[in-house]
Amino acid sequence: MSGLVSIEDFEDRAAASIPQEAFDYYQSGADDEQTRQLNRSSYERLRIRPRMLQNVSNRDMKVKLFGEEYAMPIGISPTAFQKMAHPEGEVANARAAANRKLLFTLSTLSNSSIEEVADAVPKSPKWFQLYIYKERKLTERIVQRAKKAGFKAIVVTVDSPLFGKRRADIRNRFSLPPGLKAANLEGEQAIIQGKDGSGLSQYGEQQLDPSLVWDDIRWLIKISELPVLVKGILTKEDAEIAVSKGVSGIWVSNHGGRQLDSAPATIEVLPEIVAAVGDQTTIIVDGGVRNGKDVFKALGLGANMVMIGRPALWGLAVNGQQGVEQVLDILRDELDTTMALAGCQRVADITRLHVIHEEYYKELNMKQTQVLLDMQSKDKRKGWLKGIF
Ligand SMILES: Cc1cc2nc3c(=O)[nH]c(=O)nc-3n(C[C@H](O)[C@H](O)[C@H](O)COP(=O)(O)O)c2cc1C
Ligand SMILES: CCCCCCC(=O)C(=O)O
Repeated sequence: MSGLVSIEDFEDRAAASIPQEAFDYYQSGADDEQTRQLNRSSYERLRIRPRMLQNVSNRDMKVKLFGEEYAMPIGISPTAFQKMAHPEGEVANARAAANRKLLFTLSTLSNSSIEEVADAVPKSPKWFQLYIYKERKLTERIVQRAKKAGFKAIVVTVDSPLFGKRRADIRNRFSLPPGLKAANLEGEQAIIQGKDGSGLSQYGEQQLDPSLVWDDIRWLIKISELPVLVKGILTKEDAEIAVSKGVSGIWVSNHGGRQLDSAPATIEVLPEIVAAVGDQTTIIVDGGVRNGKDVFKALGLGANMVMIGRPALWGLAVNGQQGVEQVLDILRDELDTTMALAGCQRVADITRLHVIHEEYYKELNMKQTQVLLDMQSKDKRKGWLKGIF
C-alpha cells in the first residue's frame, strides 16, 4: 500500500476502510478519553539523549523472552473481534507477527478460534490473553485449550472487573456484525448483542467475574502450569503483590485508555514499576505506542517488550495480513533509525540515561536563570550600598 508512511497514515486510511461502528469500537477510550490521550502526550514529553561516535554500523534488535528469540522488542497486544477489521481477523494478524518473527497475543474474545490461530502459525511463539468468566469450569476449559494448542503463556487481564464506559459504543449500541461471534465460546456466551447501549458492557456484566482477588492468580498459575503474566498493572504496590504470588511477568497497561479514565499513562508509571520489581520479573508495556521513538523510550525506561494494540488493527483494516506487516515494518525501521541516531547498536545498549523528561531541561534552565538573576541583584545591592556609605 503506497503513500502510507506512518501509523497515523494507517489510522486515517483505516477510518475510511471499515464501517464507522467498527472503527469507533477500535479507536475509542473510556469517558472523556483523558487517559487515551495521555498515553500519547506522555511519550511526546520525553526526550532522547543521544550519544555520538558509538560505531552503529551493525545494528541488532533481537531480544529473548522466556527462552524464545524475537526479531525485535515489539509485539502485538490482544485485541478483541478482529474480523470487524478484515475477514481473516486474528489469523491474518498472527501470520503477520509470525512472518516478522514477533510475539502475538490472542484475546479470549477473538473472532478466529484458539485452534484456528494455532493451526495458522503452529511454530511461532504466541501467548493467550484470558478473561476470567464467572463460570470457572468454562475458564479452565479455555485455558486447557490454549495450552493444548501450544500457546506459551497466559496473560490474565485484571483491569476489567467491569467495562469502561465507551460513549461511542453506547451510542452505536455496539453489537457484533451478523455472522461474527466470539469464536472461543458457545451458545449465548458467543453472542455480543447491544439492545439498549453497548452490547459489550452488558456481556461483561453478565459473564465476567468482578469478584477476582489475588489468590485467583495463584489458582490460575496452578491450573495452567504455564507462565502467567498479569495485564493491567499500574502501581508498584500491585506489581509487588503480583510477584509475591508467583507471576512470570507484569504487563503494564491501562487497556489503551479504555477502562479507568484518569488512570496515568503507562509510560509515566513504568519507571516506578521497574524500580520496584524490574530485577525480579519480566516487564511488558503497552498503550499509545505509535512510532519507533516511543519503543526506544519504553525500552530505556526498563521495559523488556513493548506491545501495540490499535496500530495492528489499523494495518489489518487497511490491507489484512500485509497491512499488519507494513505497520510492523514501519515501526522496525523507525526503531532502527532511532537506535542508530541515539548511538545504540543493540537493545541492551539502550539505557535509562538515554531518556529524560522535558521538565529536566525546563528546571535546569530555570535554575540557571535564577542563579544569574540572584548574582545580578547582589551586584546591584552592592552598588546601592556603595551610594549610601
Ligand atoms: C479494540 C480493542 C480491543 C481490545 N481487546 C482487548 C482484549 O480482548 N483483552 C485485553 O486484555 N485487552 C484488550 N485491549 C487492550 C489492548 O490489549 C492494549 O492494552 C491496548 O490496545 C494498548 O494500547 P494501544 O491500542 O494504544 O496500543 C483492547 C484494545 C482495543 C483498542
Ligand atoms: C466484556 C468483555 C469484552 C471484552 C472486549 C475486549 C476488550 O477488552 C475491549 O477493550 O474492548
